[in-house]
Amino acid sequence: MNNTSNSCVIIAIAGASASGKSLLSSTIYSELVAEFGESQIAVITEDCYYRDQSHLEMEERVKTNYDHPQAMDHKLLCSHLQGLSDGNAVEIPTYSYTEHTRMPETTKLTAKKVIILEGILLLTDPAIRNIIHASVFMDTPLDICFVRRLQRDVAERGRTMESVIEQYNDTVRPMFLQFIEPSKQYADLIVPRGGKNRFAIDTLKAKICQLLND
Ligand SMILES: Nc1ncnc2c1ncn2[C@@H]1O[C@H](COP(=O)(O)OP(=O)(O)O)[C@@H](O)[C@H]1O
Ligand SMILES: Nc1ccn([C@@H]2O[C@H](COP(=O)(O)O)[C@@H](O)[C@H]2O)c(=O)n1
Repeated sequence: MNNTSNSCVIIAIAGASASGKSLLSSTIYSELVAEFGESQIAVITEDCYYRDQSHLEMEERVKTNYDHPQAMDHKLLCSHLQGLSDGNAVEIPTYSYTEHTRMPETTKLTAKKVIILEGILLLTDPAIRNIIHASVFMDTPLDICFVRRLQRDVAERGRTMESVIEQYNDTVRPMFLQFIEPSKQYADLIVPRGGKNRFAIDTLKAKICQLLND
């Protein structure tokens, strides 16, 4: 973990799909934004860094294993994190879960004091582990994650119940066991009971403030 410069503090929140990463990230963001101001804190989602597949037919895109580390463009993510740490603005890609690829538009993000990074595969990558200042693993039971994912993907990501179950059995669960769960060993904090865990929220807020003052 990087302990040399804390002009920009990066916290990574990893864990299974639908384990509560987004909820924890947005809660910390909304509770700290009053203190730091909107210009100094942001959430970055690893999902924005799924590889561009616009050159592939839809038939091919749906076959991609989206839970394997190779599905992610971590090289671009690391270069953006480095750019932000150096005080530069970056263009965050826009990802579509229905098109299974990047969209043409990007979102400009200026340098921040605090970046909350959230995503399933963050802690599997030594390059990311080297850039971040603290890491969290959401230790939510897989059956709870599955039920939440099923509800969310049907309601928000344009999926059928059958497709969610098939993808879960084919790739989501096996890749969790092969890559994501083993990356828990790299977490500084393991969070039970999901994104509403008040002790974890308060601990992370305090840690962010401490790292900024180091
Ligand atoms: N503690 C919780 N209680 C009830 N629902 C939750 C809880 N945490 C998350 N959810 C719901 O579960 C779904 C997945 O949560 P989310 O934070 O988006 O997970 P992730 O970012 O890890 O994929 C969302 O619809 C969210 O509202
Ligand atoms: N085209 C895609 C891209 C990703 N996924 C799934 O998203 C999950 C990660 O996002 P969370 O918000 O749930 O952490 C991951 O498990 C992929 O399977 C997808 O279904 N389609």
